[in-house]
Amino acid sequence: MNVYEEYKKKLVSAEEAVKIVKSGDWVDYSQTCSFPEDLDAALAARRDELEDVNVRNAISMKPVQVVEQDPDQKAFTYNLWHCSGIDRKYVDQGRAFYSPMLFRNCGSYYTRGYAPVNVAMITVAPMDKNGYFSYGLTNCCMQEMLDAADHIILEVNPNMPFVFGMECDHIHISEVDYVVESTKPLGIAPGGAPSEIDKKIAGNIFPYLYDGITLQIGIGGMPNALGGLIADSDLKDLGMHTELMSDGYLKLYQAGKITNKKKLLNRGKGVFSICNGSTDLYEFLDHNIDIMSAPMRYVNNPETIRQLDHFVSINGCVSMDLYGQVCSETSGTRHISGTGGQLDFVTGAYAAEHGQAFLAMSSTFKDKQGEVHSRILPKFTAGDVITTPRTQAPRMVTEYGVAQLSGLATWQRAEAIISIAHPDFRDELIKAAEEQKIWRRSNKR
Ligand SMILES: CC(=O)SCCNC(=O)CCNC(=O)[C@H](O)C(C)(C)COP(=O)(O)OP(=O)(O)OC[C@H]1O[C@@H](n2cnc3c(N)ncnc32)[C@H](O)[C@@H]1OP(=O)(O)O
Ligand SMILES: CCCC(=O)O
Repeated sequence: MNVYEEYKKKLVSAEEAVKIVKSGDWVDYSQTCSFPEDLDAALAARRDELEDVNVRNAISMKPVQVVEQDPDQKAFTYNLWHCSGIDRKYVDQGRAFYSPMLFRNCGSYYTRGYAPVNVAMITVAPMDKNGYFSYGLTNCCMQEMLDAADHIILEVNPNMPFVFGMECDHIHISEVDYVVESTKPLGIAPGGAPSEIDKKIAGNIFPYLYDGITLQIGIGGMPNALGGLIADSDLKDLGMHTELMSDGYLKLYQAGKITNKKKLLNRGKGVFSICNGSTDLYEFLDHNIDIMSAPMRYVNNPETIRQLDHFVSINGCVSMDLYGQVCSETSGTRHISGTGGQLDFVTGAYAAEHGQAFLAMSSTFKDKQGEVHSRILPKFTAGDVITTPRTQAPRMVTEYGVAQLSGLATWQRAEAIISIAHPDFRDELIKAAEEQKIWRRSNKR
């Protein structure tokens, strides 16, 4: 049987394919913008016949039907490695649950049997003449998840770009149980327009950048602002090595800033593990030989990052305390996102010879009642989860400046951290620091 005959034989409707799921099964979806939308809808339609089915995913970019169609969770429990804005709402409502993880270790949870998979449902690009399907936007922990799965269903989508990979970037028709076809648009996350504060934060980081560095930047307004600043600057010969490829990088490629020529590892290739952005970004990636996807266990491994020498990592956080502990995933016990790759990149950037890691946030946060709070807190007491411990705290950034914390004693840290707090909160932070015995009377601010 040739590959086209095999494809035809395995091609079924989504409704037919999901009949393979049994009560009690664990079902994994391909993560983020590779969401298998038609299979999810077909599985949700079986809510009255199934019970105790666990679905696992990360960073949902569209409403998830196994959650929407089963509000009382009679059939489905939705579990997440990392939360998007949509997921955050589900978690707020008690309809989804976060699984703590480090992205560099995520694949090992599958290979070590901690995360069982009965049925994997993944979105892929159309089959090539040799019978292979590219994983496209999501390399992540795909291979480990598929290796662990008893059954595999492909949702083939012509909108999914073909992406060249380092390894573990495709699957063959002979390895799958069923194929379904979908033409739904992929999820998009073009990233917000930068605010004035985002621009100031980006401006504070910019002097630390120089020709030839390799950059890891995340998603959102601040990375977009930084992308814009670099695109308009004289910087040149930058490299890309990032967990997440977002539109910030598209700007840099279009401005000719990224050549990957100075990278000591994967020279000449921009490396990413998941992509989350606009359709322009997805088109840019399609058959782009300059760019390569790689598994999270490689991209996020501090041992890999260490070899990149002039490596600069820039990520966001929610709040920090005067000891230099950083919370990036909760507000009190309210779950916001996840550890994701933050600690991986902070650790790896420190290990790189001239590496630098930045964690950025605005100095204040306005709650839904309009009240302004300092994101710099005297101490964490409300259940906030520590994403980056004080022993690893890197350069902290707000619109008021940059605080380098490595090697500083508690009083020096308190001084450095208060110097980047909003001026309206500095006096009360100093008072708290005094009470906590981490303030020297002679200190300046
Ligand atoms: C994406 C990458 O960078 S890849 C590798 C690194 N990974 C990480 O760093 C993971 C951890 N970091 C993150 O997830 C993000 O950087 C974040 C969540 C810290 C910031 O991302 P942003 O998109 O700028 O967050 P945003 O400002 O939209 O806030 C997200 C939510 O947190 C809430 N929030 C933010 N700060 C606070 C705060 N201090 N107190 C209470 N709630 C807060 C917001 O209200 C929002 O909730 P809502 O959706 O109900 O309105
Ligand atoms: C999409 C971002 C995942 C992470 O924070 O690591």
